[in-house]
Amino acid sequence: MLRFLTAGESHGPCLLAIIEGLPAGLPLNVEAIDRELWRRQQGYGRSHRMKIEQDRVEVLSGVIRGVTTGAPVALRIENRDWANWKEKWEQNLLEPLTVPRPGHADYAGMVKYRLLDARPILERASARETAARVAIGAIAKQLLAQFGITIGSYVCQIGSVVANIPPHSYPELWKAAEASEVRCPSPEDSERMKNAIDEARRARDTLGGIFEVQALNVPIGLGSHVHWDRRLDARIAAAIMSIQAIKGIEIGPAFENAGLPGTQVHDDLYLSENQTVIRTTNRAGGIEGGMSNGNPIVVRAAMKPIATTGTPHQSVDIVNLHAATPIYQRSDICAVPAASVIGEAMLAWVLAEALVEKLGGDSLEEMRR
Ligand SMILES: Cc1cc2nc3c(=O)[nH]c(=O)nc-3n(C[C@H](O)[C@H](O)[C@H](O)COP(=O)(O)O)c2cc1C
Ligand SMILES: C=C(O[C@@H]1CC(C(=O)O)=C[C@@H](OP(=O)(O)O)[C@H]1O)C(=O)O
Repeated sequence: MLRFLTAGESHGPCLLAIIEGLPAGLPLNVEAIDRELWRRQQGYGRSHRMKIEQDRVEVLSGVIRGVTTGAPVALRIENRDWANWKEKWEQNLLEPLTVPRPGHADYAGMVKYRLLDARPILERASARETAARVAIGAIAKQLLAQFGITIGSYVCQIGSVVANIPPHSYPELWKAAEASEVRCPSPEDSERMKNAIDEARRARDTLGGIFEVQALNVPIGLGSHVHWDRRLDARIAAAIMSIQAIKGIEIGPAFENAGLPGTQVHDDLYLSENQTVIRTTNRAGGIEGGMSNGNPIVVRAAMKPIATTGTPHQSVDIVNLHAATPIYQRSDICAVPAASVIGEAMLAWVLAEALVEKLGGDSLEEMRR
């Protein structure tokens, strides 16, 4: 069984992760983990914080001479911003945040944990934590790659700008997305998206959007139809929805399918010349009956606009009980491109978990067998 835990505050010293259940004998490429961390930090519309951080992973255990041993793998990522907060934290110089930001975790967290300061809540609710998840996902990707499974993503929509995705193969679309500052494979739409982000910045507002993640070469039969919590689509949905600000998910074009008759939706099966079963469409998004069906797994996710807006929302001072507006320090305008990289990490994790379950074994060699 594969599992992980993360720890760490957004403005504390570091993020930590422990992965348990990785097979022994997996060669780990640390530079490739750092490359994924770098990808998560890109994207037009992020705040000054991304200029402060330069995420790098330290692998602290479970790997000897570059190869996993089967022991827990511990990871650490430094928060460079800690240097700017250390003294304020240690000498108790931070004013309490008593006015919760609508859309963030502040209000529900303050009430739940009986706090008169939102800081302890925002420190852990923050998507800074996803740096740890992307490092974990990078390791899951390396395990999947041993079995030929690859994962990529791109952004389909930012604010009201909907991209016209060119009819190319996924690897080509992924390559085009890497070259775009908003991770959109259409260069014209990338410019429109950047303009929309600039406009939101000028209006002291924020934007959300939609991204799509795909997994290729997934064998038939990951997940299972037999019980609710073994269904692959359910597990992917939970993992993607666990990303901060993700509020909707579909497998394939599910919401479009809902409005069409069945004859136009379900992917017909054909016998190829060499007697294998093939399909020419993938409207199911690669999953039927809670199991991978051999087609690319296609996951689409909706991200709400960033909660911290330069134009203040109406709120309440929880301590002094009067109408008030939250303090604005800094914030991302749009983080959909980063979220699409985090989506890749979470999809990689769920597929790695399901692959380890299906193949069993304590080492890569046994998994291969
Ligand atoms: C990559 C990324 C960056 C984010 N940056 C910000 C930000 O700068 N300001 C903000 O208010 N919310 C930001 N968010 C969203 C909040 O973390 C999120 O809305 C909050 O934790 C509440 O959780 P919920 O939206 O899932 O309910 C970001 C989310 C992601 C995935
Ligand atoms: C630090 C990251 O994202 C942060 C996520 C975040 C939030 O509220 O979720 C708020 C911002 O942090 P700060 O308040 O320090 O500017 C983002 O920069 C990161 O992605 O590494």
